Amino acid sequence: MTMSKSMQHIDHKRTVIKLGGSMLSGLSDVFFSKFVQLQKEGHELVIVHGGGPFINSALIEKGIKSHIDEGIRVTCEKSMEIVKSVLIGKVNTSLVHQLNDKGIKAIGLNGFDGNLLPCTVLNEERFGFVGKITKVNEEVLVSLLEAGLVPVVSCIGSTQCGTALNINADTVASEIALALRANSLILVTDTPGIQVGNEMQQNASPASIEQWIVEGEIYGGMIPKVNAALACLHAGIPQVHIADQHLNGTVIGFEEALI
Ligand SMILES: Nc1ncnc2c1ncn2[C@@H]1O[C@H](COP(=O)(O)OP(=O)(O)O)[C@@H](O)[C@H]1O
Ligand SMILES: CC(=O)N[C@@H](CCC(=O)OP(=O)(O)O)C(=O)O
Repeated sequence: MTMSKSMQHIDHKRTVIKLGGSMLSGLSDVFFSKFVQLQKEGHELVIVHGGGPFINSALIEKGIKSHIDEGIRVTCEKSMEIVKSVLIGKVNTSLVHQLNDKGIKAIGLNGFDGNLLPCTVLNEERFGFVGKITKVNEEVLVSLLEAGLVPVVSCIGSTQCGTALNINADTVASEIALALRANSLILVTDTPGIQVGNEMQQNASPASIEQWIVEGEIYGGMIPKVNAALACLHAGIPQVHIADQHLNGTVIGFEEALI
């Protein structure tokens, strides 16, 4: 991964990897070996995970209806309990186990741990129990990285009085990448990047992404990803990758960072 001139003063190689629920049930050895390769190249890695499809199944099983509004799940109080137990109790523990099993020293966290993700309510009327991150308290992640551990973060935030809130995992990943001044963000999903017409795109600029959204080429779950990517790029992270678990995909950046 190349580093843009504006980031060359940063003396660490930090990468945030977001694993989407769409690919989590099929994590393969290829992913773990790519992960270890990045560690050997000196990258400090933080994982953020989603779990949308697992939440969908658990809600259906309990007979609770839910819907997604512009990539954000409208989350009632009952759904929030399920989101919390699925993400923290099932997806996070399973992922941490799989990483540890491959010899990668992983530790599970959510937004309550070390007050990592303090939140306010995004828009109660429209989205219910959905959080807007007020600040990432990244010191807890830095301490774990310095101890040689891989933090694995569930996308659950906490209000000041301790109410759990649901947050889109792409948003959490971009906020953490920004707080850690990461060199790159990799959003791993079930498709090798952004497809436009019949073609997968190797590179994309912010302007082309905005155009593809308007044209309807980018829709649904890809919207929070490209929004997360644009927020990172505009705040100085040189490149964001949207990739499959082989880490093949689209590199999004301003043109000078892609050269
Ligand atoms: N232009 C696009 N290129 C590729 N995938 C797209 C595009 N627009 C929308 N998508 C959809 O976005 C999905 C990935 O988002 P999502 O299912 O939310 O994944 P995750 O659970 O990994 O966050 C793809 O499987 C695809 O259906
Ligand atoms: C508020 C909100 O939308 N939260 C998401 C959190 C999980 C997630 O983002 O999972 P993926 O990465 O698999 O999409 C949800 O409830 O589905």
